[in-house]
Amino acid sequence: MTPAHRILAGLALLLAVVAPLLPGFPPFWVTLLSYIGLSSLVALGLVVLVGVAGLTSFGQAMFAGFGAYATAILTTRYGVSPWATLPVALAISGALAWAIGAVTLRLRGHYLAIATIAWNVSFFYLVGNLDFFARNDGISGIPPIRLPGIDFGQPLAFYFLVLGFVVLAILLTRNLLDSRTGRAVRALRGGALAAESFGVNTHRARILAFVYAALLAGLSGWLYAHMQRTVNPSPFGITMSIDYLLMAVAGGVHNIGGALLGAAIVTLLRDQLQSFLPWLLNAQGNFETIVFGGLLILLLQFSPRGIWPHLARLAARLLPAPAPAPVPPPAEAPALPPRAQPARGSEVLRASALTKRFGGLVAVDGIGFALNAGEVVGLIGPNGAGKSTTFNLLTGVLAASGGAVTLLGQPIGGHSARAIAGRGVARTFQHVKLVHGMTVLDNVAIGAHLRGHAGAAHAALLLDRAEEARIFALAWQQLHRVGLAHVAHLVADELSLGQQRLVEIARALCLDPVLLLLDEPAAGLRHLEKAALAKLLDRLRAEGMTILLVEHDMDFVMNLTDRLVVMNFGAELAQGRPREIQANPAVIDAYLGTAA
Ligand SMILES: Nc1ncnc2c1ncn2[C@@H]1O[C@H](COP(=O)(O)OP(=O)(O)OP(=O)(O)O)[C@@H](O)[C@H]1O
Repeated sequence: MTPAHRILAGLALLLAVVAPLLPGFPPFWVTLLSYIGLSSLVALGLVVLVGVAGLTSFGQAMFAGFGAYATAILTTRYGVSPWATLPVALAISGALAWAIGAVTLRLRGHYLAIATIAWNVSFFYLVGNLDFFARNDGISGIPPIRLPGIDFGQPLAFYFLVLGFVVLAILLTRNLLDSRTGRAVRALRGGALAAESFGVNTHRARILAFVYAALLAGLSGWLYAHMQRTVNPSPFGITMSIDYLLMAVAGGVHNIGGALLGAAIVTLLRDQLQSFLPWLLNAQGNFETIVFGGLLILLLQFSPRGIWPHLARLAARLLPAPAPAPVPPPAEAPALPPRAQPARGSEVLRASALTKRFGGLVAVDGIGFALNAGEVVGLIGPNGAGKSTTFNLLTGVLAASGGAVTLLGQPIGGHSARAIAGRGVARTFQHVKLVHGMTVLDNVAIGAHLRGHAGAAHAALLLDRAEEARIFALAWQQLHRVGLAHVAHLVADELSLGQQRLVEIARALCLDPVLLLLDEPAAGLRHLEKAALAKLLDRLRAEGMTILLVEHDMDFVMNLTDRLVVMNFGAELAQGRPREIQANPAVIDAYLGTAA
């Protein structure tokens, strides 16, 4: 959180607490503020789901409905106290979200969005047509929430109850996002391939974001039922789900502050437009919906990240610039336990008769080689020779059509990318895959995912701080190692391509790998950057690291590697020391004649 964000948040909280207590503050506005709070809870969930995890849901009103109907039925038919229904309402929202997520979240992009619409529409007609849910008449007579001496049936008391839950939800969301689990969810935006390659269970991360958003929506529904004292299907239909999404997008779905701002703007604007437009047009109708549609289109055109970033920028301009973040010493927390490294010269990896067919095309054709600890081996060959495919076979991204791979003597063929990462194989990517909008330090810390254990509940309650300190000490250490500690707090997108490639190496080193696979690490680098990279890889080799790299820059490869494996049309063309390869007529004919 930048100082500008912090000051904006502080001012907003002060206003939210003081304004309703001012003499003459209209009671209707207190109710309006409660509505803003209720919508904020749902929009906060959308920050995690849409803004952070990149999953679009048009089903949040349904999850609010789960919470609302759960408490409505339990309190009116079974006489359960409202406070006792809260955990039940949350459990029902969470469990149903988990079940729905398990079958729906394998879909991607617009298919996922359509599926959430289908769920919400089904729910709407289900509660509207079943006697159990009192059809469209709804369930009334829901009791107010009470505590000894406080009747939350009173609008002002209810508002402060909602405000308390919103503040709690903000803190929980912040803790969650600022944790190992939060980084795993954020890693989804860098692509599932990169996340899985560092041990993130991407399906579980998606479900977690989905369930968390549903829990906040369920909480909002529970509060709503006790505010209205009656529930019926209309506030839980698809129109309301679209409204929630509109709030989050309008405010800024990438920021917690944006969700709150969006909820406030849309709720207030709707209220004002509902009275102003019929007066202006001298006719009755839902004209505000048309205005909202137009505003959303304009917003998506001119400010797709919402209003919040503009507000934060304005606040930053009005405030003194913060001092640059200090660079702490690399190891201020106890180190994470290191992985046992193989003895120098011992075999780390062996690929035998490795084959990959894509339909009729044999992309990798029975290739075989071994890598020994402390060696830097280059995998070279013309474009389309099958180098990246070989990388993907070694790292479990693709399943081989034939052949075997062993790591430290154990077969890893058929293992998932996650499992292979767990055994100590770390990689970088031909096309850099860092998480946009995330700092360099956070990006690097994703590499340590498998070295931590804290889950979502630990993170939300801040019980993960000791482990987090160790993970960040490690991330700092690796950034120092690649010479990038001075840019640790910059957003990764701001770095040059050469620096981004080094960040990927630092992230890979966080895994404490036994084998490092680098896919075209020198591509797009300037001369000095290449020299720095060569120096770094040299140093890693001296420390005993085993490295396999794919690279087209022959000067770089020939000066750095101990051995080379040359591929052509998927098959092995030659293997040997750089000098032997440079003198090999077949290699000169097929590749070096053009590449050198
Ligand atoms: N997923 C895929 N489906 C079908 N064909 C593929 C797939 N991935 C790679 N190929 C094909 O396999 C062959 C080898 O591709 P690969 O990317 O492994 O080559 P490369 O040696 O890494 O090339 P470059 O140096 O250009 O990156 C190419 O003909 C490519 O078109």
